[in-house]
Amino acid sequence: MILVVGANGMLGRDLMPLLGDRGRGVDIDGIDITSLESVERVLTAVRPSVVINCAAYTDVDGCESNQETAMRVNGEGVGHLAMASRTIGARLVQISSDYVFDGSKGTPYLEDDAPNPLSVYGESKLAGEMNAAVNPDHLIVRTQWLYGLHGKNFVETMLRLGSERDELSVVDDQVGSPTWTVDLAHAVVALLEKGCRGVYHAANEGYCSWNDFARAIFQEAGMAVTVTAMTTEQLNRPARRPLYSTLDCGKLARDGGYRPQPWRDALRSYLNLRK
Ligand SMILES: NC(=O)C1=CN([C@@H]2O[C@H](COP(=O)(O)OP(=O)(O)OC[C@H]3O[C@@H](n4cnc5c(N)ncnc54)[C@H](OP(=O)(O)O)[C@@H]3O)[C@@H](O)[C@H]2O)C=CC1
Ligand SMILES: Cc1cn([C@H]2C[C@H](O)[C@@H](COP(=O)(O)OP(=O)(O)O[C@H]3O[C@@H](C)C(=O)[C@@H](O)[C@H]3O)O2)c(=O)[nH]c1=O
Repeated sequence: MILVVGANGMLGRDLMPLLGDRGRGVDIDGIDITSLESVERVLTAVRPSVVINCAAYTDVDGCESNQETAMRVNGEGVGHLAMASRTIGARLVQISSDYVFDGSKGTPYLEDDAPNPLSVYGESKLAGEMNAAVNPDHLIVRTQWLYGLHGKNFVETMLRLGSERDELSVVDDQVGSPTWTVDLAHAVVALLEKGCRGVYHAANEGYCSWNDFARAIFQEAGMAVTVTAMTTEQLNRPARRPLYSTLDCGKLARDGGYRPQPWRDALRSYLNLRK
């Protein structure tokens, strides 16, 4: 049996249906990953063969002012899951982020490129990766720029702001790969089914800037919104973000036999589904 921790989150909600009878979900009302006692209680009661951790503190700017919470949830929490899953002989799957990189590479990041987070969120996710390795039977899946039906995300923010205004300003100097949670969920299942361990990158194919992404959202949604460009420096958000964080997903295709669809096709599918 596969236990999904953070099952009510954006990724968790899209992962659960793919697991069918094999899956069981738990979220903050049933487990608090910041408490080792809570994690041990749930894992020893459920005795899963695989634990997939989708739980996290994902407010990137919020992490800057709540550093302790970020490290407790995204760092120590994963350590608790690693210890408890190792004790019961279960594999741990940890979802991580492109924000562990500093964005200075200029070509797509490989799994063994050196991380160098720029933000508290990125640091806490890197701590989570290191803590996941306390269980030797672990799989770390780094992804990026997620959107899905069941959580706050950039697509929903754009659609909301676009319904209120005729013009929006969006950064054009940060590049990455928008990724649909449904496609990520398929990637995780593919890696699990092939028995893959270690670090993998999983994102929709191709890349763009947030500005390109915003334009594509309005084009595909048939909304007449003008998207103007601004720089990250002008926007001046609390958290620093990598300027280039495209993930090379070749290892996922080779070992997992899964190639996520191009980001624009995924966006179209998502917008059709949410109608
Ligand atoms: N969103 C994105 O763009 C990206 C996300 N990721 C990673 O992917 C994973 C899934 O992200 P996403 O689906 O967006 O996350 P969400 O924020 O949508 O969901 C996270 C879930 O974890 C729960 N949670 C928070 N704290 C705890 C805790 N202490 N114990 C148990 N559960 C807790 C949340 O509950 P509550 O809502 O009540 O706080 C929520 O249900 C995360 O690891 C994230 O870091 C990686 C790259 C991009
Ligand atoms: C809403 C808005 C955002 N932006 C910018 C801010 C930021 O640089 C970029 C994206 O903004 P968001 O706050 O939606 O995204 P952000 O929180 O940076 O998204 C990240 O979340 C975490 C959890 C991850 O792991 C990352 O992979 C990534 O998906 O767009 C604008 O330029 N104009 C706008 O109107």
